[in-house]
Amino acid sequence: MIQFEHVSKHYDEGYDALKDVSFTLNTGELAFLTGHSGAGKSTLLKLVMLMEQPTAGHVQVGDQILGKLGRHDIPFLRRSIGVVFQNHQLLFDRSVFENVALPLQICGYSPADAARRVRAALDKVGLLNREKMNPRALSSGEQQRVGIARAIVHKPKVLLADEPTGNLDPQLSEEIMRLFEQFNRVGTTVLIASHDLSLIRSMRHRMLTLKSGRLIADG
Ligand SMILES: Nc1ncnc2c1ncn2[C@@H]1O[C@H](COP(=O)(O)OP(=O)(O)OP(=O)(O)O)[C@@H](O)[C@H]1O
Repeated sequence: MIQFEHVSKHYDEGYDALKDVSFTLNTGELAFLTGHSGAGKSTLLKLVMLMEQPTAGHVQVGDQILGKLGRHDIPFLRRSIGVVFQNHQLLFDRSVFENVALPLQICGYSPADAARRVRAALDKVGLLNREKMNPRALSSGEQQRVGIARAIVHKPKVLLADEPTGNLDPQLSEEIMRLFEQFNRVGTTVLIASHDLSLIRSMRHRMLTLKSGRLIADG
């Protein structure tokens, strides 16, 4: 569950990136977050990951009110969240397998347990036969799927994506969005920032629309 209660975010440089935003995304729900460039989509996702702090209001993820978390609680929060970025941020000096294994190494999984989970994640995104390859040798759609495998390998309760289809053609974009739907079907709460309106309208999910930092539509 993700809950925003009267959340505002003012950057020191003078921008009000979010203004009095309130909504609840229930456990197991999938929603798209849309709006023009600069509307505040990335800022909203950063508040959920605690990469930024709100200037006013409260953000809650599961039963955690983020403003009340101590420094030591933050790694635990981050482990319950998976994040997919537009430019997937893969490491090109490591194999596909090693890229997906990274979050598990950070969490201290044993190599055998990590290997089992990495293969399960690669299987879910249809890339099991690519594990030894360097991600540079993959197509951009495949690279994005490696990024998704890395985001879900630790079975997060919440999956966030920031313009995950930004560089992809319409067919690959739809395939990526269908993958998110699959994770949602097994109970993951999913929030996807995208300005690909024609694609997200066709998918008929809840749509949160930001305009200049305000939530102007929810439905
Ligand atoms: N670290 C920052 N410091 C100062 N201003 C920022 C910072 N990050 C974002 N902003 C400003 O906050 C506003 C919202 O930006 P944000 O990146 O959240 O929008 P967005 O909807 O994700 O845009 P895009 O679709 O272009 O990525 C913009 O005016 C932006 O310039």
